[in-house]
Amino acid sequence: MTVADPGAAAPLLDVQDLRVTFPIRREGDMPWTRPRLLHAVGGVDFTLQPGETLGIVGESGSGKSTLARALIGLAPSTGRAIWQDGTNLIGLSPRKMLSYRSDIQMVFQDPLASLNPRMTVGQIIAEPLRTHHPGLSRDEVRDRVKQMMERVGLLPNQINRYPHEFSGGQCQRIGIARALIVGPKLVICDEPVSALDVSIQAQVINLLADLQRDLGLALIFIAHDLSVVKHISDRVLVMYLGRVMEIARAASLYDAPQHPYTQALLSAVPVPDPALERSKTVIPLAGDLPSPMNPPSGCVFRTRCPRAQQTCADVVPPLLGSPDHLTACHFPGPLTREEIALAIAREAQPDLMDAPA
Ligand SMILES: Nc1ncnc2c1ncn2[C@@H]1O[C@H](COP(=O)(O)OP(=O)(O)OP(=O)(O)O)[C@@H](O)[C@H]1O
Repeated sequence: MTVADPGAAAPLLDVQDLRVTFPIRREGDMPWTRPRLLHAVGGVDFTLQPGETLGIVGESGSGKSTLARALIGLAPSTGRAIWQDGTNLIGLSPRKMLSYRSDIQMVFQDPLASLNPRMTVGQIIAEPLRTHHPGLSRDEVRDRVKQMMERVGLLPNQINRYPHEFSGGQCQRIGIARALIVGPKLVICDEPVSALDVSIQAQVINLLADLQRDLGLALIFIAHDLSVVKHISDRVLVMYLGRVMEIARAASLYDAPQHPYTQALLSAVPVPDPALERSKTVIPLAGDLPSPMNPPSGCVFRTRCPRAQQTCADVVPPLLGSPDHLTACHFPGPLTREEIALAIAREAQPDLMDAPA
């Protein structure tokens, strides 16, 4: 099912049943041994409107980065990711994909590692411009690079410096300038602030929010934790083991999370008021993330869910609800006190975790 934004015009991107499976070979496997399959993304659906910000959150290993990489042709995927012009981006040849790369740009997690240390800041920011607009003169390129440096809060007179001369936050600004210089319609930010000091994170998020508003960009903003995407997102998609657990307007998701997994993630978000922080109950996620090579049957979250029942093992829950708030759970709604107590007890005593097989 397609998760559509209500009342919206044609989407910029319409993702349907996107799957990424990696063949895994073990040491000692014979050439004829069939590889095991790792289901990194197991059938994801969502839409993105022009100018919209979609936050994607989930624990490490839930498939967020792989999903992002699939959208730009860097992961072997199946399904559909229909761009505004009707083209399915999945399965495009690298040459055809290149023509969409000025519309879809990425900002990566580790700012310094994603910048070529042997190139000056000017060369780094200019590189995509030279690829996509080879006809521009040297002076035009230089002018555009300087304007973009200014726009992202860098000093244009630092154009000839090298990445190592900049702080982490400044390097991320360089990465953002490089992504924006070709005038994309969508920027996918893969954990753009998780490698930065907390004090710098808000500055980079605010910069992205300003640019998003001023340039009418759509953003996909990937993060581990719900607090990071709270203020920047119009809607938030919660992923677990390669599947969408819940997707909703940000206010609806934060005020009334329906999926037990989202409730657990939200309960771990620190509250600014120290008294409230001390008195709040964290719903633990007992046990480890199951292997994506052998995901649980039915609902993939059921092995850690305090509400799991036999149906959860038997049937994959579809995304249902109102267009503003969809949840993939057979029994959505706030966890009861007893269920939270069960989650806490299971964390203390993992043998209690005998969820339906
Ligand atoms: N190239 C690859 N080959 C094999 N497995 C991979 C590959 N890339 C990712 N995976 C696996 O796919 C699953 C999803 O990984 P992914 O990095 O997308 O998750 P994530 O939610 O982005 O995690 P993190 O927040 O740690 O980046 C993991 O089990 C990971 O080990």
